[in-house]
Amino acid sequence: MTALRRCIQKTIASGHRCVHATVSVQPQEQVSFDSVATAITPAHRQALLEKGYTVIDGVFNAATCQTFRYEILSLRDQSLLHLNSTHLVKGNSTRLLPKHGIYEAEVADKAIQGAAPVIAAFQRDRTLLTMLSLYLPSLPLHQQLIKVQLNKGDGSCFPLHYDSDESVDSRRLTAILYLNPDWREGDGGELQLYPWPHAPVTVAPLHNRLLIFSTCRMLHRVLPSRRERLCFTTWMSVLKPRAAPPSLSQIHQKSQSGALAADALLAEVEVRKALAMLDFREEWQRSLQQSHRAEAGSRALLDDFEAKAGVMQQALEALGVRDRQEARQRAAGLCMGGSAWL
Ligand SMILES: O=C(O)CCC(=O)C(=O)O
Ligand SMILES: [Fe+2]
Repeated sequence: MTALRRCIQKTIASGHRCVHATVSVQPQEQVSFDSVATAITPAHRQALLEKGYTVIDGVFNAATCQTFRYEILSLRDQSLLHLNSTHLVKGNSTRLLPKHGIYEAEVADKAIQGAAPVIAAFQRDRTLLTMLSLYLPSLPLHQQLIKVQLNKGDGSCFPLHYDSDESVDSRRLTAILYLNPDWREGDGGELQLYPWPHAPVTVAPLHNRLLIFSTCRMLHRVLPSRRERLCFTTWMSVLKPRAAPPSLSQIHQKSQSGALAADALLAEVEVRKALAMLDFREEWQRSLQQSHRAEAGSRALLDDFEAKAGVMQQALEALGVRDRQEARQRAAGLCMGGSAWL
């Protein structure tokens, strides 16, 4: 058994921070991922289960953060970053609509691995994956892929979105490391989380801050940034995904064959997502306009969003969910035991 695993098991058993895996202080800091093992604690596990997200500050040493930043900037200098696009799927065709000022690269790509070797090494490193799997046994994480990102800071942002959907792929946790030593209040570029039924939460993109959240169930956006902003996202996947939660039409069928109690309805992931979409409808529309210029097809995105919101509204009405404020309050009082998020 490796020292790390022994240490992790001790940590889990005692419910305390793991002190054994801390790296000894060296005269000169070197690039290292060891500190990840001690950064995640039972409190972070609890936050992920109860709120769907957690924030961990000071994850890496200064030399490692500096190297991560240097690699992203050198990818930009070598023109290896490309514009991020929203995928607008209509029937069998997909239209790519670029977000202005958001550049990225997938570390799955061999050319990117060669140009960003330390970020590529972190993609191969299994410490974060192992720690999270041990803390969340119902989520045996198996694989991770990294996307690096540079936001130019000319108002560039992301609209409200979920990173994925349980019926689409096996990604379940999103971990974003921010690398912005000069970020100040007023620079914008905060990540806004919408942990419906609870109020939105704003997370500043502070240097060496790791934000982890539920890939399929946490609604989020990036607020317009007025300063160049760097980060990279690690998406962690399970090997054998559980069945995706029932769709709104499946829930409707179930409710036809016997009335579903209000609490059972509000425990359904798709009902919660539909309510969140309608509660943040105007904010969502505005965010689509801010992130995509008119010439890049923002109208098509708005039309698509409005059509979906209309369908959601009808579906909720068919299920008898009409008073959204009451639904939100009721949902906030439900004890979901972690199943709301993971
Ligand atoms: O830049 C960020 O903070 C998050 C970006 C994001 O939401 C995404 O890449 O899906
Ligand atoms: Fe995202």
